[in-house]
Amino acid sequence: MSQTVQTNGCNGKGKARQTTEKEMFEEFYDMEVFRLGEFYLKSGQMTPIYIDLRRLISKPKIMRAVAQALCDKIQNMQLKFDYIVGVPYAALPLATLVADILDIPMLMKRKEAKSHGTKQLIEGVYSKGGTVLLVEDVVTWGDSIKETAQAIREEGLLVTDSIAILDRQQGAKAKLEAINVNFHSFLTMDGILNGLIEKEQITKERKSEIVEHLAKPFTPKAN
Ligand SMILES: O=P(O)(O)OC[C@H]1O[C@H](OP(=O)(O)OP(=O)(O)O)[C@H](O)[C@@H]1O
Repeated sequence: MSQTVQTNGCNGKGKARQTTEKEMFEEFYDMEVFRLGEFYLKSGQMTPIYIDLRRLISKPKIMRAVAQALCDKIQNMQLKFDYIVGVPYAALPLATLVADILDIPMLMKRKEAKSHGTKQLIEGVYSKGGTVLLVEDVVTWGDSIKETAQAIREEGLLVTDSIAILDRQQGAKAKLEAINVNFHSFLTMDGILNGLIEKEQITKERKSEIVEHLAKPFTPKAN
């Protein structure tokens, strides 16, 4: 049932030049997406760098270019899937654009089922046995993707791949592979920190300190 996405440049309008990691970094840098300081993640972990990708919703053209870049990567990897699901909630606008560009149906997974209406946790029209591609904005521990994949699998759907704009490189890839979900990302924390060195926002020594901090053992708080 699953189809390989086969479009010409993903947008059906001819093969356009694909956005590079450096170009995306530059756009995000100009948008002040990279915040240095003391921030706390969903897990409760303190981080000296916060990647504020929520700012993308204020820049529709850039959001669209980011979605296109993910589509190009999806096409280059020849991923096979029947539905797209954004990991709630921040990734929903991005997933919607990806679904639109690829012309693939979208499903929506709620964080909590409603007690009224259809009471469904997964919204949209689907056939059991179909394959879902998960779309995420930023991934830290991978718990949000894992939770979403599990809920989708409980509905009789399959999840083989997930894709995010950014991997904070804190162990999500291995964690997701352990539950048979391949994980792909466009940007990595390493690439961002190198970009911030080039911009003279941090030194090489500060990069090492940040990497060391993020690699420290940490037990995420229970959801
Ligand atoms: O890999 P993880 O450790 O799970 O962390 C990443 C998740 O954290 C953020 O969402 P958040 O939980 O803040 O919720 P929101 O999307 O509803 O804002 C982000 O948008 C990811 O979904």
